[in-house]
Amino acid sequence: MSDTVRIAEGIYWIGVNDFETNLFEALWPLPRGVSYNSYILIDDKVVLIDTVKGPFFSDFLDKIRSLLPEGRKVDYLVVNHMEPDHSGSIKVLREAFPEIKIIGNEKTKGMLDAFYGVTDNVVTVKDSDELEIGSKTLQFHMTPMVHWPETMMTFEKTTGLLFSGDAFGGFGALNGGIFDDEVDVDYFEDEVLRYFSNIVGRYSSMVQKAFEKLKNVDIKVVCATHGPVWRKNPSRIIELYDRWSKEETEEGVVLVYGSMYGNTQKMMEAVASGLVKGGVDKIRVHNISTTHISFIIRDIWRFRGLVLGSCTYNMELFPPMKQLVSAIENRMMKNRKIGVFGSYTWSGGALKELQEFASKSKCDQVCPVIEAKSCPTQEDLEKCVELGLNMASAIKK
Ligand SMILES: Cc1cc2nc3c(=O)[nH]c(=O)nc-3n(C[C@H](O)[C@H](O)[C@H](O)COP(=O)(O)O)c2cc1C
Repeated sequence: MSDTVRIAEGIYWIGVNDFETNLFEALWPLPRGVSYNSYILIDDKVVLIDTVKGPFFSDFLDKIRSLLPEGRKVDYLVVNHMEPDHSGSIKVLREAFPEIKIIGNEKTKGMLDAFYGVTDNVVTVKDSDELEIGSKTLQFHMTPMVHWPETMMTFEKTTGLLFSGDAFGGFGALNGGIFDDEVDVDYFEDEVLRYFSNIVGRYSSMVQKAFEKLKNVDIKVVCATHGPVWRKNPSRIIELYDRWSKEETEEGVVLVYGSMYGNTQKMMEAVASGLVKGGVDKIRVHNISTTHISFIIRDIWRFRGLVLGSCTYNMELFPPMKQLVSAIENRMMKNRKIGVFGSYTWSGGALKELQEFASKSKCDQVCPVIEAKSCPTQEDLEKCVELGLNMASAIKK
């Protein structure tokens, strides 16, 4: 979107859409693109909230200039988050507005120096500090590790706008509209969960601490650095974030399998039929070789049941399954029901690793554990159905 969008009197969205980057953080696919949201407040002082990724600076600067009368400068830049998709324009922004003061916290200050060699005109703020900019007042809330150590949020008191940084944000470029009442929120919600589960989820306890801190803040609009601006129903995204960060899961099962020649796949299909017999209709099946793990992690975060099945590869777990297991461990997921099965032809290895993972995890294991030698026998498949049935009753509350 090339336009600026008015959010409230004197407050505008001046973000940009990125349809060019294939992998966010060089890891996460962006089939629907992504937006980098920045905001400008024009009052007695002119304040920017976060910037955009470096390559989009020219468009960003045009937007700022289109809103400011000739000769009017930008007084402040508030840096809620230093990740370069938001801070990448700081150096060039200072060239365009040499007197600009940068507002951040002590940790931001260190990162401004480390990333960009910026040490002058930096103003540090602490929890609950306020800055009057005319008719409006900004209040700063430190929310460390949501999702970096320096992350903070900025609240504008007269309008109730919360500039929340990456929190409540998600993948997906903004296609024509920026507000939750203008876009299909279901379309964006999936991508907010994919963003949350892969990028922020590991820091769920810090998200909960941030909620505790913000509990008396009267949030009327949520303005995140990615995805829609939630003005009609901010509580929808706030409640989802609250649930996700408490790891409250829905009734459903994710089945992930790694199979080179179809034998392990047959076992997965038998587990799925057991689930259906047990009354589960929310089943998400993923072939680990063809689905990017970010989509799998998203579904695992959402649903209560997880079944992993893998063939053995060079004495070990099938390599992409190893990657998934390590990603789950890294996110310290808990409160789920886990089932495992595996296959091998001579030494075995895959199932052993899956069992180790399941017993180390803070999740309840569902039986039976099944290991097939090459092609699963009828007995193996019956046990797989049994696993599906047991999982179906385990996930019911
Ligand atoms: C490249 C390759 C490496 C394998 N390495 C092992 C191994 O180290 N130990 C073992 O018991 N089976 C090994 N297998 C056999 C498979 O794990 C076994 O046949 C399994 O049932 C295949 O399941 P799938 O049909 O789902 O791919 C290997 C198979 C292949 C193709």
